[in-house]
Amino acid sequence: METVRAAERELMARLPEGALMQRAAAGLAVACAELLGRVYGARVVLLVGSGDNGGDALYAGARLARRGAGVAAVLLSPGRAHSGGLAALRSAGGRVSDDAPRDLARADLVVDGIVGIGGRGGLRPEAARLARVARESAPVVAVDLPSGVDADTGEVSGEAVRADATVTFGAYKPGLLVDPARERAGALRLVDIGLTLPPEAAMEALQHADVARLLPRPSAESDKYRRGVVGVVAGSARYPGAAVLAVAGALRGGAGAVRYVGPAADAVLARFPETLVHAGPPDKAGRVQAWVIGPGIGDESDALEDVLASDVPVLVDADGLRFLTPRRVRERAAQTLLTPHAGEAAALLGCGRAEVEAARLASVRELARSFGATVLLKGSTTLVAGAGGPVRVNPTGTGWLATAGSGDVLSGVTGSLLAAGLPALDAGSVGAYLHGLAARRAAGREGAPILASEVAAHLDAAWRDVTD
Ligand SMILES: NC(=O)C1=CN([C@@H]2O[C@H](COP(=O)(O)OP(=O)(O)OC[C@H]3O[C@@H](n4cnc5c(N)ncnc54)[C@H](O)[C@@H]3O)[C@@H](O)[C@H]2O)[C@@H](O)CC1
Ligand SMILES: Nc1ncnc2c1ncn2[C@@H]1O[C@H](COP(=O)(O)OP(=O)(O)O)[C@@H](O)[C@H]1O
Ligand SMILES: [K+]
Repeated sequence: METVRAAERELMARLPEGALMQRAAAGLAVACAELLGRVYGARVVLLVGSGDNGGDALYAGARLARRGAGVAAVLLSPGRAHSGGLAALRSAGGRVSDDAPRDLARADLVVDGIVGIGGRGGLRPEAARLARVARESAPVVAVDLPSGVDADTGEVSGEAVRADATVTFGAYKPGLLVDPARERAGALRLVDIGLTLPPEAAMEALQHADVARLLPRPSAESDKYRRGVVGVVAGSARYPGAAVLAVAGALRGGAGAVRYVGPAADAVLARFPETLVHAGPPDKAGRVQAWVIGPGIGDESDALEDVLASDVPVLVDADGLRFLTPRRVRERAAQTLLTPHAGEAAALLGCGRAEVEAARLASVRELARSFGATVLLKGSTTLVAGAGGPVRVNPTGTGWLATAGSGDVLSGVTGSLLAAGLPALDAGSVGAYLHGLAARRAAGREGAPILASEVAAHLDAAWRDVTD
């Protein structure tokens, strides 16, 4: 966020006063007009705070009023509203509301200009009350950010606006990408106001073209060993299904072969005869280029030590995470990738699950730092953090993935990418990307419940979507 603020300062210094706000307001007005369908005769209420965020709302309101909308501004701090914006609204035929509940009740659209990147903490009580009334009255468009969310972290302390759409300026802010704040933002729209941001941002999201570049492709000289062999230590007498699902993911992750090690070999082979299986400990299983360990293994901690002692990248998931210590992971020379969900991350950090969910970005960074590893934090917003540099946020997830066993598929596909030679940060973010796309494919356009095995079965379609 400091990057965005600095870029804004730099640009503002070069432009006539107010030029950036005019660009922001113009983009905002266009988005509002699209949401309204018909501007002439529509009733728009602006919730206006005391900063420039309110200024954006007022200037956009003026543009809508000029096109025939009835625009009323509810001023949260009447003496401190943006004076230029207020004058523009008035001269365009807009007015200041003297009865907010009445105007809100009749609104076709509410514009949330209470607070933007200058906000601190959740909404103050009066703003919170108005936001609740607005929510019940009409669709809400947030200016830059849903008011009350933390722009830098995606955290929400106290109340925040729940928007149907957010029009943001210059760059996506972490608060628009990371839950719990993301969930408040609705559909996102980015308005270009001419900012030039430095290449190194605090967060980044891969797109199809990035993933296509990173995906392993067989070359003329490839054979199954050169494409990478991924070893999978998963499943137990109690949870044989976890082995099947992790192998299903691994078979479609781009490695040349999958070697399964564990007590569920019969179940795995019955489903996937392509798998190489081994009944002994991992260190006797033959050469692999990466290990996946953890899904459904129960208390099998000897295998974990075997795998950690290897000199190849290791992905640790689920039960495997229970026996890890930062020190043991730091001792490794090869890369380690941890893939906890919020509950597992909380156990590793020694805090509660709710604390991780409320502060995903801080949690994933802290885990990566303390374990000296790459960490993929699963859940409503999947984040991948390395030792330093930007945190990657996965843009393809879907709530339909919240189904038993889908994490096992993710660890398989991601381990396969590690074996194919991707660095841990890329393997984690590409794995999550394909996994999310596969789930969307499986769920269909309208969305419907999916099975974890169907996510695995759609990985090839996701792969083609990305590379086509
Ligand atoms: N800086 C720039 O270059 C640009 C900024 N723009 C807009 O300006 C915004 C930032 O403006 P400001 O820096 O003036 O700050 P904001 O308008 O985001 O917020 C500051 C004001 O909100 C109040 N406030 C803070 N926390 C609050 C809370 N929890 N509840 C209620 N009120 C609270 C403060 O008292 C302060 O007056 C951006 O989000 C964007 O909308 C755009 O016009 C584009 C250009
Ligand atoms: N609300 C959600 N929105 C998007 N993805 C989710 C959500 N909840 C869970 N997921 C994803 O579903 C998968 C579940 O993995 P995990 O928690 O390990 O479950 P399991 O152990 O049953 O496989 C992860 O990829 C996670 O990111
Ligand atoms: K806002």
